[in-house]
Amino acid sequence: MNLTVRDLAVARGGVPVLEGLSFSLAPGRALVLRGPNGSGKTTLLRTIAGLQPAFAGEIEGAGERIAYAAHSDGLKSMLTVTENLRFWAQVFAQSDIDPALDAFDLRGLEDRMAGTLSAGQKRRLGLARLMVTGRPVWVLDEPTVSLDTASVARFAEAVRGHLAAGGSALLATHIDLGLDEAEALDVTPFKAAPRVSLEDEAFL
Ligand SMILES: Nc1ncnc2c1ncn2[C@@H]1O[C@H](COP(=O)(O)OP(=O)(O)OP(=O)(O)O)[C@@H](O)[C@H]1O
Repeated sequence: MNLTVRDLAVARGGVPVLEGLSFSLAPGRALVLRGPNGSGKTTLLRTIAGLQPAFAGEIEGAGERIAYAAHSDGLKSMLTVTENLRFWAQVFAQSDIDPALDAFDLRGLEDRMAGTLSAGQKRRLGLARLMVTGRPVWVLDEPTVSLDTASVARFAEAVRGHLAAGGSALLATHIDLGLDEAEALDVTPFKAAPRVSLEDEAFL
């Protein structure tokens, strides 16, 4: 099933930041949102993840099919790495956390409290959570922030594995992950043509 967006408008503080968006994301594919700071990528991803209502338009194939990751949300700082992953696996009725530990190089950190991890390690744990959700559509907001080069490569590999298994991914990132299966969507908001005053025209 595709994730399909039709004529979608998303808003922050009641003001639309992006309008007229339409796309369809098929299993096995990734879509990378490109746009400058403040263009509305986070707002779009939050809307598709169901964290805020759409301002207008339709979203199909989302809801329970989405696993959303942004920053270190959902980390339980007083639980260990293993306990965090087991907790989420239980929430999503999954059991095997080993592939997630391996994919995000969390071996050796299993018994550390999540709250004591470094920024990049926390990010790896947050991303590892995706793998224990069993959900087909990964929605990722700047997933590589705080990650070193090796971790970015591991993350790209995890996304590739997810796509190869029939999953899909929608992500906002400024980094080229080298995903052959990825397409890009430019979400630069429509900018009105600059207004030229009569005084300005005298200088044209
Ligand atoms: N709580 C808020 N109330 C009003 N406007 C907001 C609020 N939060 C964000 N905005 C504005 O909404 C617009 C879209 O923000 P958003 O975070 O979606 O952009 P982004 O493309 O993800 O940016 P970045 O690349 O910097 O992360 C920005 O102009 C931002 O300043």
